[in-house]
Amino acid sequence: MRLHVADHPLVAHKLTVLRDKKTPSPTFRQLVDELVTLLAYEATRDVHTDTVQIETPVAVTTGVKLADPRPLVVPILRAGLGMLDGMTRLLPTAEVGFLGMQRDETTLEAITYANRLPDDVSGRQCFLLDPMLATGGTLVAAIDYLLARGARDVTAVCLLAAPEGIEVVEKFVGDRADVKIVVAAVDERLNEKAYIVPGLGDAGDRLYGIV
Ligand SMILES: O=P(O)(O)OC[C@H]1O[C@H](OP(=O)(O)OP(=O)(O)O)[C@H](O)[C@@H]1O
Ligand SMILES: O=c1cc[nH]c(=O)[nH]1
Ligand SMILES: [Mg+2]
Repeated sequence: MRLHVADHPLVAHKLTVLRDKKTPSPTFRQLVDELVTLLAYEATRDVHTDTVQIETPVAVTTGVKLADPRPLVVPILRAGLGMLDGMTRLLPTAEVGFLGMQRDETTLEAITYANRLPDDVSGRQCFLLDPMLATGGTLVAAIDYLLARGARDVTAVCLLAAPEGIEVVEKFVGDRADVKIVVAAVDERLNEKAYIVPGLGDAGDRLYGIV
C-alpha cells in the first residue's frame, strides 16, 4: 500500500479552517470541495491515458486523453458525498458508484445500508472518497467490495487519517492489490470514542447537520 500526504501550504491553510469548530456548514462544504480538488490532482497522477493525434490551428501534434475503461469514483455516504463534485470536476470521464456506510458508534463496525456498484470492475481504476479514515473499518469494507468485483487498482482520497486506521488498511490489503491512500494530513491518534485527534469532529454532521 502507498500513502501520499499532501504537503502544500494551501492544503494546510484550508484544513486549519475546516478543523475549527466555529466554521459553519456552508464554509465547511466549500472547503471540502476545494481540498478534494487539490488532493485529486495527486490521486489521479497515475490515471490511464491514451495517445491521440490532434490538429492545433498551427500544426499536427500528439497529446493524451483519459483512457477507457472509464475510472470509477465511489463516494462513501454520507460524508464522502461532499467530495464527489470536486473529484468528478477533475476526472470528467468517471462513472460514479455509491456506497452508503455508517459506523456503529458502539461496536465501531461499519454497516452498509446502500451498495450501488458495477458487478465487474476488473481492469478499472477505482477512487474511493471519504473524508475520515479513523479505525479503518469503513475503508477496509469498501476496498473489500471493490476487490470482490475484480478491482486491483484502488485509490482512497481522504482528508484526515489516524495512524491506527492506516495500519489496519495496510494489513488488510497486503499484496492483494495496488492500493494508494491520498490524504491531506495524518493526525496524532484516535480518542476513546475512536474519533480522530485533533481531527475535525464528525465530518457527516459538519457537512449536513446531525441526523
Ligand atoms: O474508519 P472508521 O472508524 O470506520 O470511521 C470512519 C467513517 O466514519 C464516518 O462516517 P459515519 O459512520 O459517521 O457516517 P456518515 O458519513 O453518515 O456521518 C466517516 O465518514 C467514515 O466513513
Ligand atoms: O473523527 C472522526 C471519526 C469517524 N468519523 C468522523 O466523522 N470523524
Ligand atoms: Mg458521521
